[in-house]
Amino acid sequence: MQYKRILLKLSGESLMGEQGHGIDSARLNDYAEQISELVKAGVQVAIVIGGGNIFRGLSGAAQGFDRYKGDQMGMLATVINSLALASALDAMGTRTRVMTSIRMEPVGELYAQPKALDALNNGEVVIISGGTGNPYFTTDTASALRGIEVKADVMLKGTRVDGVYTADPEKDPSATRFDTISFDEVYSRGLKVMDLTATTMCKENSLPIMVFNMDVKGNLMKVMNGEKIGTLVK
Ligand SMILES: Nc1ncnc2c1ncn2[C@@H]1O[C@H](COP(=O)(O)OP(=O)(O)OP(=O)(O)O)[C@@H](O)[C@H]1O
Ligand SMILES: O=c1ccn([C@@H]2O[C@H](COP(=O)(O)O)[C@@H](O)[C@H]2O)c(=O)[nH]1
Repeated sequence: MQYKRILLKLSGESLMGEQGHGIDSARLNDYAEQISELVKAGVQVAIVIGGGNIFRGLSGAAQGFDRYKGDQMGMLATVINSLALASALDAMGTRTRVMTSIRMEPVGELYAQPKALDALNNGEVVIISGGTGNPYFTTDTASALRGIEVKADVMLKGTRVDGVYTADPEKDPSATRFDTISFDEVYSRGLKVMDLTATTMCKENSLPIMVFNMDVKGNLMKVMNGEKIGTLVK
């Protein structure tokens, strides 16, 4: 395994699978199986999940919602996804701890870095929900922040495309994929790997990002084994 401790960012949108909304149990179980495999191999896993399958503040604002409240709704959506993932992992016998960036015991315990580190060292999967706890951010930024705080070796962005391309591959079929790319080139080419706040936090704190397709079974283990899938940003 090329990394001992990882921050895994999972896409909320991917959790809807083929359904078009909500949580697809087949996709959820597939993610839980891939994560459990890593835990069995001794990898320490912290996770941040998006909420795009349920609600995004920006889309809400476009429909007339107040942005602040809409963002809070989005953060709550990530808590729902986190509980679903914890439930799937628990059912497989993989121990989890759900932490929340906004106080809401008994749904989860309030996130604090020392508690997360203890749990990781005890072999528990730490799912950090509720984004950063602040509106006007995204779960990519929450992942960067928590990845830095828990001293992860890498941030693995598991998404629905298989890496960083010269242009959005969902819009431009002629786009080509990078195996590796520097943070500076991401900026100079204006690539939308993650939002700029998240990218800048990773650059300034030397946290490399691996972007890969999490929706293909077995890919998480392949990334950990150093197989050449995805794009490493460093
Ligand atoms: N240069 C690029 N290379 C790769 N993907 C790109 C690029 N530009 C835009 N994208 C888009 O970025 C998307 C993935 O990132 P994004 O953070 O938006 O979604 P996500 O991973 O599904 O997260 P969430 O649902 O949690 O917000 C891809 O689906 C892809 O269409
Ligand atoms: O720190 C944060 C993280 C997220 N939000 C809100 O939640 C939704 C869902 O997160 P995604 O990253 O888009 O999956 C996001 O659109 C924001 O509305 C937040 O406010 N603060």
